[in-house]
Amino acid sequence: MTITHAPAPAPEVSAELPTEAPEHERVLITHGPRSGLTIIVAVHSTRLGQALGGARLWRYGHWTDALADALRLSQAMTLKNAAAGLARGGGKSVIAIPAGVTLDEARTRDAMLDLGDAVESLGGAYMTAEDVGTSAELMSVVHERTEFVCGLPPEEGGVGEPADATAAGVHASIIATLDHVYGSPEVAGRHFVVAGLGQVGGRLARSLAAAGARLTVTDVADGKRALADELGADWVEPGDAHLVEADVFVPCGLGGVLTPDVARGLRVRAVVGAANNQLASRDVATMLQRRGIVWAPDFVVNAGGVIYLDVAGTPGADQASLDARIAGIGDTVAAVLRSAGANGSTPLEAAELLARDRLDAAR
Ligand SMILES: NC(=O)c1ccc[n+]([C@@H]2O[C@H](COP(=O)([O-])OP(=O)(O)OC[C@H]3O[C@@H](n4cnc5c(N)ncnc54)[C@H](O)[C@@H]3O)[C@@H](O)[C@H]2O)c1
Repeated sequence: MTITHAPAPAPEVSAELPTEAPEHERVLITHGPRSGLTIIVAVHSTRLGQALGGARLWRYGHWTDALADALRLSQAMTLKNAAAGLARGGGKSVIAIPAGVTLDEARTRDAMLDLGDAVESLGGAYMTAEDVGTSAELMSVVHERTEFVCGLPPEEGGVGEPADATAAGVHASIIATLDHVYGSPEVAGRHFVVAGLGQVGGRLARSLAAAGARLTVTDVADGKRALADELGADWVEPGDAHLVEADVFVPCGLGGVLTPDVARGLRVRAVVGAANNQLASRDVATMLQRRGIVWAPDFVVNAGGVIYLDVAGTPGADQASLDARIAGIGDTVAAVLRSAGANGSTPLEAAELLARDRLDAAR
């Protein structure tokens, strides 16, 4: 499809938008009638099945930043769902909170109703769920307007939030990466820098600490120092986290964290984290490889959440098969790193190849 957007004076547009999005099947940009907020639903691919991806409620300088985010994130969901072996396509929705606006409860609810209408208008091409800025409770508001939503609260018959599964998948990926790098999967005694102690990062910091890891942690929210104290972890300021000498850097905040500067400054053997779209640009994957730093591709590592939403929502699903699927993320990471090593490619290229093979097989 082609996105047509009028040229605007440069200072007003801060995101680099493609003039065409030929790979996206559908992109809906709408002005929520109740909330007055810009809502974008990007369906990248339904080749493997209904597109599945969360709804992000986030602050953007300009609505085109939100559009660029939705285009990138939905594309990554296609790769993530394919690499995870799900019969799901890739999509994402983004609700843009303009600079200087704070949403109260009523307007947040309106935004979710608007999102529900937008999702419903796509007739089932896309299923939404919680993501950064949204929650199981907010998904139950979306559910007032559409059936195409998952991750509803358990008391409403839903499967709840997927952060436990995501954190478990990242933990499995860390073990696989340690084995690849050091020839031993042992977490105990290894030093991890966890950047971002939210839903996933907080759980992961706990599971790593329980496994005997040494932790240095950070968050832009100072209140997270309490968790650092509880776990006996060292605290570092967010801007210095990548400079800590350690075994593994674990980005669990927002995307774009691996800039060329960060890649040059890292003093670890591996990067394995939950954050989506960690690479600020593709060439960072090559920079990391040249520095001998193993990057486990984010869209493989953090697939626990979608696997959970897909598998737990299927009638008859049991915990054992779900656990096996989550643990399988570690096997996929190991296979991707092996294949990258054997072919001299970056782990990014190896993971994309795995996903593309599955997409091609579905043609
Ligand atoms: N929740 C899931 O199941 C899930 C699934 C797949 C991917 N992810 C991705 O993992 C990341 C974390 O998700 P979450 O659900 O834990 O989100 P969250 O909002 O609960 O937590 C993010 C945390 O990171 C902190 N943070 C933001 N920028 C930071 C920075 N520059 N340095 C340090 N800390 C920073 C925030 O203050 C917050 O505490 C996101 O990129 C998300 O898209 C989450």
